[in-house]
Amino acid sequence: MAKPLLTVDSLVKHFGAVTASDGFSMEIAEGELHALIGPNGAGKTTALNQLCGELLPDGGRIFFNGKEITRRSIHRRARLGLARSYQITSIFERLTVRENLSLAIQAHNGHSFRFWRKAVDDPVIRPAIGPAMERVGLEERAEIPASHLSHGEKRQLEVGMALVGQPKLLLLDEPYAGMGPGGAVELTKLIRRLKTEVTILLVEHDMGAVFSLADRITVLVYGKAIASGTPQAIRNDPEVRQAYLGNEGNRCFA
Ligand SMILES: Nc1ncnc2c1ncn2[C@@H]1O[C@H](COP(=O)(O)OP(=O)(O)OP(=O)(O)O)[C@@H](O)[C@H]1O
Repeated sequence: MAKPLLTVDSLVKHFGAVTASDGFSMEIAEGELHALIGPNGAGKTTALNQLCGELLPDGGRIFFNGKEITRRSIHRRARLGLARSYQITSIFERLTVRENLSLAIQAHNGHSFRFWRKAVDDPVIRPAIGPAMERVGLEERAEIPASHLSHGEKRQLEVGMALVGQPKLLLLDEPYAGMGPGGAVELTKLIRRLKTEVTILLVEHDMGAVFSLADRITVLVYGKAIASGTPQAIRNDPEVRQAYLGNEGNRCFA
């Protein structure tokens, strides 16, 4: 395996009597698209929240690009190159695609002190907006308010906003949720293109997307990683089929 960009070592997280992370460990290699899958309630979101710093673990450690980040703030993790695209929308509905991306660039650059100048007109920010729109295929939608975008285009915009800081690792939290077939095809094309540029951790229930995109997959069950490997290895792992989905596994992994 290439050098690990992210190492998760025995994370533990309790919510009262519930143990949502129960010694969860995984490694993400630089350059790969790594999918994290598991049944409802397995602890995927809890794991993701600990990786990006929204939740602090009760035990265990996280290393990113050679540094321990277990207790670092969200902001400091972002500065180190860890970006998350949210399942819950983080965009401003009334602002255009251009304006949303310009604000994301402004926030990333720490230029919020220029509040008297519109971000889109800022000479430092303006040159970065075009490439940011192109990166996620929204250049023809530049002047459209976000509220008029399709569900899929909103996802593209969210990903575009997460990418403005040129992250080393992009965390994608269920990007296919609520997506129609047309949008899903476009999103797959976008993620396939992005995976050549940035390491990605994809948390996703859509097994078609996971198995077509992932270089490696980790399977989480009851807060523990029960398997980690190539899609082929995961598909053929009897423990995964049994523990992850029971009989349903045969259908999902067919
Ligand atoms: N803030 C919280 N307070 C109490 N319990 C929580 C909290 N967050 C998660 N849990 C519990 O922790 C367990 C893991 O939840 P989590 O949302 O991480 O799973 P998940 O794999 O992301 O599920 P899904 O696929 O349904 O989104 C569940 O039993 C859940 O009810």
